[in-house]
Amino acid sequence: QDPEDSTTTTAEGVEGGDVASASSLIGSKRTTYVVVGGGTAGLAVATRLSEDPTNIIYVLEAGADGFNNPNIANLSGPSIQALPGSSVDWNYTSLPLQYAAGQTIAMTRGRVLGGSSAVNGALFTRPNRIDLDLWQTAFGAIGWTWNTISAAIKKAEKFSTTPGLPSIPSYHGQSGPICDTQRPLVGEVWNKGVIPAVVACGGKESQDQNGGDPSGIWYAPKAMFQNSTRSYSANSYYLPNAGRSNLHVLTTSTVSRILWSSKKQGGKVVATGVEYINGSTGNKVTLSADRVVLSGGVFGTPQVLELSGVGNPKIMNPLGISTVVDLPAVGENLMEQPTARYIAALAPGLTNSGLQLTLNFETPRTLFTPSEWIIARNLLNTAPPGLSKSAHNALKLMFDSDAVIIEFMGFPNPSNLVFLPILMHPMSRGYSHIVSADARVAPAFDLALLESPFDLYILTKALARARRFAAQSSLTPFLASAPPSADGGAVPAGELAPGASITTDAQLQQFIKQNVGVAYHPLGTAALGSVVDSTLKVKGTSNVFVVDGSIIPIEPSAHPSSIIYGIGEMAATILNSPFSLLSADDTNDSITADDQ
Ligand SMILES: Cc1cc2nc3c(=O)[nH]c(=O)nc-3n(C[C@H](O)[C@H](O)[C@H](O)COP(=O)(O)OP(=O)(O)OC[C@H]3O[C@@H](n4cnc5c(N)ncnc54)[C@H](O)[C@@H]3O)c2cc1C
Repeated sequence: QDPEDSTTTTAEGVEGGDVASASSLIGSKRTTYVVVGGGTAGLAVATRLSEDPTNIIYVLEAGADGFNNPNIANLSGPSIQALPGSSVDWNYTSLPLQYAAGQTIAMTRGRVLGGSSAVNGALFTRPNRIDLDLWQTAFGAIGWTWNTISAAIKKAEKFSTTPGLPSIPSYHGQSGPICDTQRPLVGEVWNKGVIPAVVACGGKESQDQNGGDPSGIWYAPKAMFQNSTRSYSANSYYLPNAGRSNLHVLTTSTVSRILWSSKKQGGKVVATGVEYINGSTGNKVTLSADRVVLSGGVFGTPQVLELSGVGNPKIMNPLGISTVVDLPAVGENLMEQPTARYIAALAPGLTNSGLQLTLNFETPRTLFTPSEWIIARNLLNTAPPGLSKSAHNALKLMFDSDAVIIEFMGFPNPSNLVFLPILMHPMSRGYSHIVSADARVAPAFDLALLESPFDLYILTKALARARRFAAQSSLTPFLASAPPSADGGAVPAGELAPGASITTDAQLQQFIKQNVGVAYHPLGTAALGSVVDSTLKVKGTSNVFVVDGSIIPIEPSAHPSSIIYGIGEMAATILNSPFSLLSADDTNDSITADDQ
């Protein structure tokens, strides 16, 4: 399906009759879209747009289709672990972490049809209600609220209940493309060991975490079919609709820049299409379009913007890229949820299925003692560099409303029990920027993990709490050797990490800095309010949009793929709406100092 290799050929005329007619229809009722990146949101928005036969959609994906890769379909632990570092991973590496012992992080991102939804852990969760309401109230994203985004997630979701496990079906979508379900209970470590331990420590059981309050412990669903294979954007949005004559997906096609008209429209630059590199030949090909939709993900989207002259002149100009739109917020506001790790050996003979796990979300009031709460709240007052005033205010509002702040992911690996504390709303902010005008050179990114003392403090308290879970008597029969006491003070004997020698807060902090991990949830580099307006249009442009996780202005208390599918769904509605809606935000198209 690849267009011809030629530096001058446009896609019109290279794929047969229907495509040949596309150019002649531009300017009439038809709208031609180029979607840059066939990932999680990219295939969702492309497929939805293709429901309207007057739309013609091209998806350009840098990776291959991946449909023959058994490790993508299979969600067992060994298959998931085989994906990072393989040919379907961009194999990004972070800059050294200045506040975490100088280590670097291998940041897996899917380079394959389906993007990161093809390589992720497939958890399908929703955040606090306030997390999404703040998109509108704190970041000015008109129309982006819990109500609208969760309705869009429902449109993406087809949830199946699992006998014997609690769930509230009305919280879920029943007829969307992405199938999700809870894994049937295997063994007794969760219901007789982990859940009672969490409850004994003051936690609670949840009936379903998807109604706007995720607090409590529950068996979270995964995006998978009933046979436990992965349901993701490539096989659930795109494949069933691959036969549509107006939907064209080109793989191994890496977009190198947006092409611009020499004339502006209403003072804004106008994209005429994109240039991409054909992976088989290395040739550059141009493709014209009425609208360009960037869905390259948190690193790919700011990269394409900067390669196209949209971003900070100080970053682009030294690389020989002229400024098209001066928009320094591009690539800033990079957020990632840092993790610590608690590991205890399971009793001999016990193993766990890699598919099942529990998520326990806790709020400041359950995580902290009253005096710890005050310390944490005070630490929240000092903003690290890169944190906008809007984001700072949003973080305080989340904390003060006692919205969940930490997730303990309980999972097997397979002879140990792991509690992974994940900090939901980090204060620290990094960046991702190009270092070359060549699209094949990876951007450089700083995750800035633990730059904020607030982030480190919460993780430290969470790691201590994970240790208390393991010390509870309900877990005694399941762990390698009995903990010495259940009073929360002692180190359980089966503990492998952090280990018996690490007991004080200072030691725990040091351990976290040296062993910090990530949730693989980087977001925010083309955020709503600062890079895109409420219609997802890039500021200063008239027809370039961003539809992926980079628009998310603040880390949600969730695994973000469900929200990103929701963004794809909402984007299709916005893009298909009358022009008046798309121009509604233009009056807010200013770039404020706080946004930068
Ligand atoms: C290891 C791992 C585990 C995770 N676990 C979970 C989980 O359990 N639950 C959950 O909800 N989330 C999880 N996530 C996060 C979630 O998968 C991502 O946040 C989400 O899929 C990102 O969607 P996106 O549309 O923003 O980007 P992506 O899905 O990454 O899509 C971007 C696409 O653009 C393509 N692209 C980039 N640049 C170009 C270019 N120049 N030209 C052409 N194509 C380009 C990429 O190849 C990719 O296909 C995990 C992520 C990882 C990596």
